[in-house]
Amino acid sequence: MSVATIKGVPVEIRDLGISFGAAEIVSGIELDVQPGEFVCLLGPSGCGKSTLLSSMAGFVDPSAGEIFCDGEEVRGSNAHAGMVFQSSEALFEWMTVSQNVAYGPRMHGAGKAEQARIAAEYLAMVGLPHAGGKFPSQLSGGMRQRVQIARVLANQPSLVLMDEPFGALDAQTRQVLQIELDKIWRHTGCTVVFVTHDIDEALTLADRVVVMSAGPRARIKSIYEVNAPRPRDRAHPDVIDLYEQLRDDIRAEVVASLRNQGIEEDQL
Ligand SMILES: Nc1ncnc2c1ncn2[C@@H]1O[C@H](COP(=O)(O)OP(=O)(O)OP(=O)(O)O)[C@@H](O)[C@H]1O
Repeated sequence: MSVATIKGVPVEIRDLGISFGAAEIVSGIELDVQPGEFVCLLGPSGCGKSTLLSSMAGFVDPSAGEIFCDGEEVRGSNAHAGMVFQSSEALFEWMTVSQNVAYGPRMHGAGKAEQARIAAEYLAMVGLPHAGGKFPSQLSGGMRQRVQIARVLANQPSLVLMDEPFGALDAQTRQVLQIELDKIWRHTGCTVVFVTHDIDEALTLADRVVVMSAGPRARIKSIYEVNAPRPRDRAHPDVIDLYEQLRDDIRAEVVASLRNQGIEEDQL
């Protein structure tokens, strides 16, 4: 892999609250993400994981508290951040794969030769060295997600925000992409915050797993350090132990979330 390394930035979240109208989605969020760290966010559906991630990108304004990225308060779009979404609909269907990947550098003034070099470099990094001339519609779901990741990384973000990027993929493709993402992250050095519903995925990727409580007014409930060596072996005793703790922790929040919606546990 001949990709340039990126210096990951720290993120500090202080007493963050986010409301949409009268609905208080998250409240009192305190989180420090270290430079180059890989943090996974887990929690019941609808608790506000995507909202919290979007606030780090500057797409959603806090109603209380602050977010600092590399020491600067995030106000409006966060120039350090790149965002990868679950759906690869974000790709430009009318552009080739290479043009998609080189889009950011082109917008920043890269010439044709530089665009071609960048596209080739990042497509090789995500395992698609021969797909540059194709259009997104000619690719499988897994390949489209690889292109989305390459397009974001081609901008050399020092903070990569990933919102269930593998959530729509089949189990095998998902596992392959997790292993590749782990390698890419270790190689580039960027800070990653990754939203997922999948405990196995979090334990494959994260340095720390952050569990959010049920909403409304969701908070950070618990934080787990994953110290097992990389690449992670799911049969490692620490991973098995953490899996069980996380499963019980999240289950309690899912039940609380359903109760908050008027559904009792014996109805589940
Ligand atoms: N732009 C918006 N305007 C109003 N409400 C919103 C907006 N975005 C999100 N919400 C609400 O905020 C709450 C949290 O949504 P969010 O998507 O952040 O949760 P999540 O934990 O990521 O959910 P999931 O795990 O199901 O993807 C939900 O009740 C959602 O309806």
